[in-house]
Amino acid sequence: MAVGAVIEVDGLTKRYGDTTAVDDLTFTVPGGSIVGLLGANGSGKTTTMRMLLGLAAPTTGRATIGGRAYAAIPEPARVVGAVLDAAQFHPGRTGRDHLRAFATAAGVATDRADALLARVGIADAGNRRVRGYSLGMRQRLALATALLGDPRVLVLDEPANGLDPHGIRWLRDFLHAQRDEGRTVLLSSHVLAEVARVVDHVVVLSRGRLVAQGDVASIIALTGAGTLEDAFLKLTGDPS
Ligand SMILES: Nc1ncnc2c1ncn2[C@@H]1O[C@H](COP(=O)(O)OP(=O)(O)OP(=O)(O)O)[C@@H](O)[C@H]1O
Repeated sequence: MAVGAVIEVDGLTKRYGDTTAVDDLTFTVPGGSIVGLLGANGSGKTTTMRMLLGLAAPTTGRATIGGRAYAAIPEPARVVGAVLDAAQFHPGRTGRDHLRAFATAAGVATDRADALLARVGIADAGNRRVRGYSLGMRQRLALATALLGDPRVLVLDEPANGLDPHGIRWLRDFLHAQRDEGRTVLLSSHVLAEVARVVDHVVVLSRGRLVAQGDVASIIALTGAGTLEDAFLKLTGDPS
């Protein structure tokens, strides 16, 4: 295991028939950092996260958290929390009942539901059914779900999706607080101006392949661009 690395992706490849979704991808996420996984639609971000979380099997290569493949982690909810699809809630359940049900399923304490609802800023909505939640509230509930086992690692696919400007700022402060508490975060996002304010490092994918990695300033310098967005467009071959 690389020194200080909490997440390690090593030669990771995933093929679906003729499609190579992830192509010989190697990167690490240092402990206590926030790393942004960036790429255009279909570049392999979600597939990479799914392999990291044991939801898809690599064709070749390895993805580990704390040196272990997800399936080999004894109590995974206590090690890693994930948000992959914030739309996946039972619509008839209240937010509080959702958290209790997931805590039971994950084998972790159910008594943190109210504290977690407060932590993500939706304490007042705990008794309301999820069908009445906005997309932004669902994102927050998904983040609370990810925190149920008090994990040291968070894997978040598009956590800013559906958040309004207040929500985006809240998410930035939330993520920095998670890092300050020592957690390690891997997130994907298309909101590049926001990514530049949140992350310590970025990993840029194009058609499943790594095209650049490093801190935001070095990625911008590498491309001679003025912003992370310009650098991203250059690196991923935007035709405009
Ligand atoms: N289960 C699957 N079966 C077949 N092809 C798949 C499957 N999952 C992903 N793919 C393909 O793999 C490629 C990468 O998809 P992936 O969802 O990982 O990209 P992404 O970077 O997360 O995209 P987006 O930003 O749109 O969410 C795409 O071409 C996609 O169509």
